[in-house]
Amino acid sequence: MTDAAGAAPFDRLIAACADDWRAYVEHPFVRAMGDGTLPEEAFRHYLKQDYLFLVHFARAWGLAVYKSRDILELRQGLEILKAIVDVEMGLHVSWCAEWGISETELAQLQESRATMAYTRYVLDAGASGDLTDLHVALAPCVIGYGEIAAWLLRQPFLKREGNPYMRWIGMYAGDDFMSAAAAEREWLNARLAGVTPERFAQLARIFRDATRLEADFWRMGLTLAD
Ligand SMILES: Cc1ncc(C[n+]2csc(CCO)c2C)c(N)n1
Repeated sequence: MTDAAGAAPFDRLIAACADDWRAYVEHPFVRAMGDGTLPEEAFRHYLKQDYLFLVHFARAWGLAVYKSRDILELRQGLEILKAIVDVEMGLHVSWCAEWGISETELAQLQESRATMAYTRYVLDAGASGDLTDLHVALAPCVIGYGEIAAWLLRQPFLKREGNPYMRWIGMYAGDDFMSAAAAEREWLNARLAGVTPERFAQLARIFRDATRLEADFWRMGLTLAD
């Protein structure tokens, strides 16, 4: 789906904050996973905070259920919420275990300020807006990670052999995440088609804010910030 200018509405959201989007997708944390130089301590810090992120991310899909206006929206939100709670959280816990992080440790984590800022921003965008505001706030997460994995796979500096982060990259480049990202893109393109310039500007602000907060999340991992 394209607009008069020939670009799909979601691509216009990215174009409206191209520098911030690039800073997120091509972040030094991402590059260091790609060439295998990311310190394991940084990745562990990221994994721990990402567990807390996922808890709030699940709440955001619960909010999407609440904000639904018809049974289709309700079902969409519920399915994603169930997938996160029943599948992804479990995967994340076993991923953490492989990196030496126990469930007890996860249960006692202190939330970093970057995690708090990002997750509460998304929840507030959804609480004070409608379902479209919420989806736009979630888009850098849902769509961004697939873009990041795909970008890494194209880079000449990517270290494929003996890179401890290769599985992480492969997971997000895999069919499950890629098709979830594609479905989200489609949903957003349909929702954004034909919105007024004022409404588009509002949504572009939310998208930019969330993108910047994703980049801060990477930085938090790199600097071990609490
Ligand atoms: C900070 C942070 N941002 C994005 C993701 C990626 N992510 C989390 S859940 C999900 C799928 C949604 O259905 C995706 C792509 C992450 N793990 N951590």
